[in-house]
Amino acid sequence: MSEPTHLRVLLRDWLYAIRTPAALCDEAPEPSALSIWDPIHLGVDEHSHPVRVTLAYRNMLLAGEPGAGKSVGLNLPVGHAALSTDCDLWLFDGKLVELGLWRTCAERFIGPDLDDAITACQDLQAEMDRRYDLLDAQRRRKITPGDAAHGFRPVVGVFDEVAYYSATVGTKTQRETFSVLVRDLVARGRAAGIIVIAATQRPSSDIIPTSLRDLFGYRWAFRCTTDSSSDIVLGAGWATRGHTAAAIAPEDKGVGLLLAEGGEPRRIKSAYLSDEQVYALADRAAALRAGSTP
Ligand SMILES: Nc1ncnc2c1ncn2[C@@H]1O[C@H](COP(=O)(O)OP(=O)(O)OP(=O)(O)O)[C@@H](O)[C@H]1O
Repeated sequence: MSEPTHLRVLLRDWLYAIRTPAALCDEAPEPSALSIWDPIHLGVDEHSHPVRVTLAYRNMLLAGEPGAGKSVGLNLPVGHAALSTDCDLWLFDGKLVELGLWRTCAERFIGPDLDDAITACQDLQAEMDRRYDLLDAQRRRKITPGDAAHGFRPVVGVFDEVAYYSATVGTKTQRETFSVLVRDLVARGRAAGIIVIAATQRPSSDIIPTSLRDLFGYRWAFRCTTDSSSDIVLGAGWATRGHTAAAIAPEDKGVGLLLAEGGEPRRIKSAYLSDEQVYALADRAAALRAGSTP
């Protein structure tokens, strides 16, 4: 899709959500889905420039102290994925209410049961291996947009809050099994079209070990309490170079540092969607996925 066309579609879809139903009836916008291969709007940088990232072949980590704005930030890639009828959405939410708003758009919705989460991760892992076998047989390295027609749809797996499954509930063995599965999905999933988005309010080394953190191409640190917890999200050494999420004021909700592969952390303010807007988007996405628009 060309840039102007893409922008028009993106704007129309997001604007659709923030208009009243009456205005929508008046304007009757042409319904259209997004694509997971298109850039995702996250917010604006310090110069008010839009910040967009492409999730295909990437994973995203969001972390920060409670109330810093992770859930609002998480709704942006989840919303884009939900509106993208060329991908599947697998949602893991121990609290049920964070990602629950998108439940009607999800192929799989996993609640607080750790065994369910493990089973879903195993299913995703099996799907990943199946895709690699097929890619190998076709002498190819990765799935591409054209593969959707052959059943290779990207799968976006979203975990909120990942520490709930990896460090809070269940037995030690179950938690370790879950952690190993998630690590494998993050490490090997990208070329097979498995995209992992994980959020946590516990930016500590036991929840985000360096070897796992380094597998996330996008790391989004919302306000953290210390330089070291900010470094756990972004990578060692960024705080001493002046990039620390501990410097974000507590009242700056939705402000975070975004590290995209190869760059420096950028201070950005996430776009904001109210619950009402999220529900409107989720309804629209569910209808698009069902083949009809509201
Ligand atoms: N981009 C934003 N613009 C304006 N307000 C925001 C923004 N992001 C977050 N907020 C405000 O901050 C509050 C907390 O945000 P959010 O629920 O996303 O935090 P959180 O980090 O997910 O918290 P928790 O870890 O406790 O779930 C929101 O209810 C909202 O009022």
